[in-house]
Amino acid sequence: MTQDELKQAVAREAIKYVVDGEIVGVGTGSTANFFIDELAKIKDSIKGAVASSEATAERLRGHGIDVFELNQVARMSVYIDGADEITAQGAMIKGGGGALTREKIVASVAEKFICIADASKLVKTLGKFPLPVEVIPMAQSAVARQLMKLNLGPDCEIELRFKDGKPFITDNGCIILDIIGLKIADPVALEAQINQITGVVSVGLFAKQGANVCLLGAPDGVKTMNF
Ligand SMILES: O=C(CO)[C@H](O)[C@H](O)COP(=O)(O)O
Repeated sequence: MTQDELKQAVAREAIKYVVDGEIVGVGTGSTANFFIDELAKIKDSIKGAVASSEATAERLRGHGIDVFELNQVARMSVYIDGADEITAQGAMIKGGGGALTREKIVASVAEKFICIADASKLVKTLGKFPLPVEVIPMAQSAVARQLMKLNLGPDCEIELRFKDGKPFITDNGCIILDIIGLKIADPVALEAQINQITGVVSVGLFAKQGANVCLLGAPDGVKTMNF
């Protein structure tokens, strides 16, 4: 099976978690896109969706699914999204697509975070994938200096994210600093430390509030991990 077929398999499985008549929170990325395509098949049984990025909102609307502003929504049963890395305890690195802040906000309103991922995303220790930090542009250097002071390890480097030769700008008008070369021993503690730096909007560590369920796609089938 290809990686895309594994992503499609978990996306199909995730439909079981969607509650009839409700609004579903939808993540960002290639796995989330497969989920949106599956959601389109049952669009008449849901009220609509809240999107975690402009790209997701556009794909949902393209399928004729109603997109609600989060401010219009008081509760959501589920938020369904991919991850860049996930541990056997449900802690994740997210934000490879740069949507970490909106993902965290929408996930915080949902009762359950259902992570959908192919088996390559399951890791013992988070940090091989660069950890994204969304930052207010004027604070780029100040935040980078504060991150370096955290002594994150001898191999740690901080890089401004670029796209098409220009600094990547998020849907919130901010920049991303990627922390490379981490081995994250205590994800909850690191998430709290980075959140406290002035100028940081959010960090792509989802540890204090990690996944509740992970649907992990492997060639021998989809495994369900409950946390
Ligand atoms: O956090 C994300 C986007 O900001 C994605 O969920 C994460 O990057 C995984 O993406 P993909 O499903 O394409 O592997």
